[in-house]
Amino acid sequence: MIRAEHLTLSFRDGQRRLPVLQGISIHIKRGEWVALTGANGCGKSSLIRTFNGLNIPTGGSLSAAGLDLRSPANRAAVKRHIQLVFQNPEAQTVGSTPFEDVAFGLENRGLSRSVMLAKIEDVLGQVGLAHKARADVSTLSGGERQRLAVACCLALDTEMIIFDEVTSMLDPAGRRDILELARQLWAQGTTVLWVTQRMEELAESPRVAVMGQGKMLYDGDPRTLFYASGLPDALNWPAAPVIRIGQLLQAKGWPLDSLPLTERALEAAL
Ligand SMILES: Nc1ncnc2c1ncn2[C@@H]1O[C@H](COP(=O)(O)OP(=O)(O)OP(=O)(O)O)[C@@H](O)[C@H]1O
Repeated sequence: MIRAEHLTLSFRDGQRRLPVLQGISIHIKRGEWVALTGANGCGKSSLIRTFNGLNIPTGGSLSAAGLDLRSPANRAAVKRHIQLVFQNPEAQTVGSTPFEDVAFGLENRGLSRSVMLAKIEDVLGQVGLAHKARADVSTLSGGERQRLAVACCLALDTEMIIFDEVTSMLDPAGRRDILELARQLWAQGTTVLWVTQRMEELAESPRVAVMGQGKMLYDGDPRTLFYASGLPDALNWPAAPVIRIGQLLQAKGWPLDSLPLTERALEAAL
């Protein structure tokens, strides 16, 4: 779905060029769930915007959804296949109601009115917003707006959704809702890139990519990352409670492959 090789990106900063991505290589297969993390300003947003055709790479190669993104036409075309959902999706909302918002994306598809109505009803139902189809979008909560953004992706049959720190401003129930929705879509075949700073979300992801200062520092499974790589300490990450307990078990000699990453795994282990 994504194949980046030695990808570089720089922005103009007065007379100088600011290097933001410095030789990123990553392959994401169709149907994968990958979590992406890294300190503020390390280049995560720049990378995902490049995947979505919004930034023009300055070097290396990048193909997304089978399209070579060095071509301007492909950078426009890729948005149909890969969509972003933001922390604050206000900027993404164009309609005054959820119904209108989803309809807007479908307008140029040449669908008959009845097919379009059925599609809108279906995708709003999938994200739990059927009852708010005609509500004023300004009355939706942050979590509901994110789910509306996901409904718009579903209406367009998006193959990959990149969630950009969507849980960072939500309460625990809202976090659980959007995470569950993303997991459901993943189970149905959508490729997911989940950008987050939350340790528990990294620990529960099958694959974790860690960026630092425009480079990829780690790309692999979370158990090795948290218990064997030494990177979390080097980056001064606060350990999630489950990982802290796992580290105590590790010190007592528990083998790496039995150390817990989730609360459920910890309960089972104890
Ligand atoms: N359009 C732009 N023009 C100039 N500099 C930019 C632009 N976009 C990003 N930058 C710079 O690129 C660097 C990486 O920013 P980016 O937003 O990609 O990081 P990030 O890891 O997503 O950060 P955060 O977690 O705070 O969102 C920063 O120094 C930022 O100021």
